[in-house]
This record gives sequence, C-alpha cells and structure tokens, in this order.
Amino acid sequence: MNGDAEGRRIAVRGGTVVNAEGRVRADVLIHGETIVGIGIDQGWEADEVIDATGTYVLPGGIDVHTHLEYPIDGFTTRTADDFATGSIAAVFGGTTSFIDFVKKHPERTLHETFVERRGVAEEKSIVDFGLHAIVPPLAQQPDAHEDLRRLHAEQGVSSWKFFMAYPGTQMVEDDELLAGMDLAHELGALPMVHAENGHMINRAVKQLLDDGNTAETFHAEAHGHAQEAEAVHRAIVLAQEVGTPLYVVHVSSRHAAQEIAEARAEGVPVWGETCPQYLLASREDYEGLGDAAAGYICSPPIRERANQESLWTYLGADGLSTLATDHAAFCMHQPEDLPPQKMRSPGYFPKVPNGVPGLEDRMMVAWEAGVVAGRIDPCRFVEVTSARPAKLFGLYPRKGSVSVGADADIVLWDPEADHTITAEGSHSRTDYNLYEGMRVSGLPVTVLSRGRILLRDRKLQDAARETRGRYLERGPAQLY
Ligand SMILES: NC(=O)NCCC(=O)O
Ligand SMILES: [Zn+2]
Ligand SMILES: [Zn+2]
Repeated sequence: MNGDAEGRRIAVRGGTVVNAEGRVRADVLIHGETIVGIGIDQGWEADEVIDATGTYVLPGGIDVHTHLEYPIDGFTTRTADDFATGSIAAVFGGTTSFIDFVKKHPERTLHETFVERRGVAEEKSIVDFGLHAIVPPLAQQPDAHEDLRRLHAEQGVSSWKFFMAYPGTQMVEDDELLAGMDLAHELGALPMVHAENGHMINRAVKQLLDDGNTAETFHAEAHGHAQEAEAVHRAIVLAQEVGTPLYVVHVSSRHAAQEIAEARAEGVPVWGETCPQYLLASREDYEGLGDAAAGYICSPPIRERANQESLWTYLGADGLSTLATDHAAFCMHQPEDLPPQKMRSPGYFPKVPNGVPGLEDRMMVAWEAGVVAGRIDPCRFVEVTSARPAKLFGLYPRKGSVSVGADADIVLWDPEADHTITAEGSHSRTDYNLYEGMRVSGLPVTVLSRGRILLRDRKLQDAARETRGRYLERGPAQLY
C-alpha cells in the first residue's frame, strides 16, 4: 500500500528551516506529499498543525550507502537488518531515504538480481529508497554492461560501484574499471569505488597469518593507509583518463582523504564520502576487546584515533563531501533465524563478516561531534547528510531540501534533547552499538516522509505500519 497523504494539508509552525544554503525562521505548508509553501504568518488553513517551536526543520536525511539484507561470501550469509528493520531504524535516526546496493546473485544476471531485490525492498521499506548496481567482474557475467545499460534506461540507476578490493570475488582489475567508467561516462552515470588495493591487502593478510597473527585486531593492519590511499589515487587517475566524475565511498584514511582534497583543489570532479565510524570510533576502542573486536571489523578499517581529526577537517572544508553509514549490521550473539554473524570465527580475523551498523545513529552522532562540538554548522550538517548526497545521486531538489515543490520529507530536530545511545534502545536488529552510552543533544523527534507522519514525538505512527516507501528512479548527478 502506498501513501495516504493525498490531499491533506499540514502546517509545520514555529521552527527554523535549515537548508544547505542557509537557515530561516519559517513555517512550512505541506499538501499531500509535497511542500507547497514556506513563509511567515501566511494564515494558511491546514488539516493539521505541527508545532515546531524550538526545533530545526531539516530535509530528511539521505544515506546513500547501506547494505540491508545484503548477501556476502557467495550468498552464504547476510547482514542482520532487512529492509523493514533497517528502514525503521533509519526513521528513528532522521533518515527518510537511503540508497542500497545490488550485488549479482551467483546464479542470476545482474538485471534479474536487481529486479528481485527492488521487489523485496518495495514490500518492506517504510521510506523511499534507491539502488546502486555493483559491477561484477566480467568473468561472472560477460554481458554485465548490457544489464547496466538496461538498468540505467529502465530503472533510473544512475550510479554503479566497483570494488578495488576482495580479489577473486568482487574485485575488478584496472581494465574493467576503465571499461565500466567509460560506460558511466557515455551514459552520464556516476561511478563509485570501494578504494582499497586488494592485492596489497591479500599480501598483508598472508604475512600476518604466516606469523600467527590471526586475532581480530590484525584486520586493521592488513588494511593500511597505503592500501587505501593508493587505490584512491589510482581511481582518480583512471577517472580523469576517462573524463568521468568519480565518487569514493567510505573514506577512512587521512591520506586517502588528502588525495581527494588535493584533486578537488585542482578542479578534478571527485567526491569523497566518509562515515560516522571513522569520525567517532577508533582502533583504541577495540584493541583490548579480544574476540569481541569482531564488532568493529569493517573495510576499510576503523583506524587510530589520531586519524579522526583530519577527517573532520576535510569534511568541514569539503575535501570530503558526504556522510553515509555503510550500514552493514551483523549481530554479536548468533540469532537462530540468521545465518552466521560476527562471531562465526573467533580469533581468526579473515573470516569475520565485514561491516558495522550506524543507520540510526548517523545524524545524531554527527550533530553531537560535528555541530555541538563546533566542527561544522547546521547548514553544513544538512549539506553532508542530505543535500549533497541528493545532488550527486540524482534526487535533488525533490529530496535534500526544504523547498517549495520538494517531497515533504521533513525532520523536526530538537537541539536541546538529552538522549543516550544504546543498542537496547535502538531499532536495528543488531545487538551492539559502536556509540553505546554516548549522550547526544540533537534528536529527530518528528519525521515525515512524503507527507506521511512516520514518527511523532519519538513514537512510530500507524503510517509506518500501513504504508510503504517508493523506489526512487534517479537522474544524472548534479555536480555543483
Ligand atoms: N564495509 C564493509 O566492511 N562491509 C560492507 C561492504 C563494503 O562496503 O565493502
Ligand atoms: Zn566497501
Ligand atoms: Zn559498503
């Protein structure tokens, strides 16, 4: 069933509207699914008035990097959150759109896998969503580029991702990276890269294992700064050779960020994404945890604390441009109804499923460590969590802005709340939280998705149970 907001007029009164460009005290009028007015003392008649006094009225967050019910290791296991639990967690965190990934099923084509996954997400997600394609090594599907063309034309898939890591399963060599970038350039799609040098990582893993260094914390040693910075540099050079813009996902290393920032300073159209786990968590947090360090294993890894401040500086100055989560949640304690999770190989890091949760936490922790701590202002916060992602992935200004004509995806953000993040009090299926015990003062209290009130005063509403989000066909990237 889809939205029932049709025809209803909602006035959001007394708040401060924050967009990437600026903030202003203003009321917002919604008609059905759309914002139809922004102004003060307009005398609007409405079916419902939402009192936004004391809150910031933000465009709904957009997380362009999630992995919900995401298959790994040849589809033998998957992440814990499905599109239902993941999208509920998103709403509690102020995120009203996400873009997930389609990885080709071993026995189906990329196109077939895409159509099936889209259907699953349409059944379950309570918020709007898009899907990026993952470009498989062509040995897995020689005509995969034909599928990309079809997905672009028929499904509005305007971005695809290459893995420069995970040799033997997902990694593509430079020739295929170039060919896939050529196709993106021809069609006006945005190529994305998971930039780590897979060969360097494999070599480092082998050396570590040969030396008996199998414990969870050695994962980070195998995924060094150089591995990431080299791949980022190479991807930028290849993209320039092709003449295409480039998006680098989950930048974790200050050296990798520096490659992007320097290229951007020279006018190269490359954008870097970072994630809360790289800004707020650190190697020091998990080094003493023994096998439980598995909960922190992701690629690229969560690095030493000294790395964090540089990432913040780049994020503030647009050397890095977006904040997504790479939400790939697994459980620490094995639930009966899920395939093997984080603790499937205690003491042996190469077999720990990669990925950490964060979809619900992203905006709260970024507000606290970013805005409250004085590193970014509320407009920059909106820019990196919503507006810039919407622009790069072909959704702007329908998403990513509180403006007339935009979808009424609106978050009432209380900057004076007092909330403590816990796994227990969160909505992801995972059973731990990287930010356990962190107190945050910025909290999404009321959340609307295309005019449907999904969360009101922190309570999930009937609309979240009775209606579903929509698949987002996307246009070309808006680069500036
Ligand atoms: N990041 C991670 O460790 N897992 C999710 C898949 C990916 O983004 O590489
Ligand atoms: Zn990745
Ligand atoms: Zn990812």
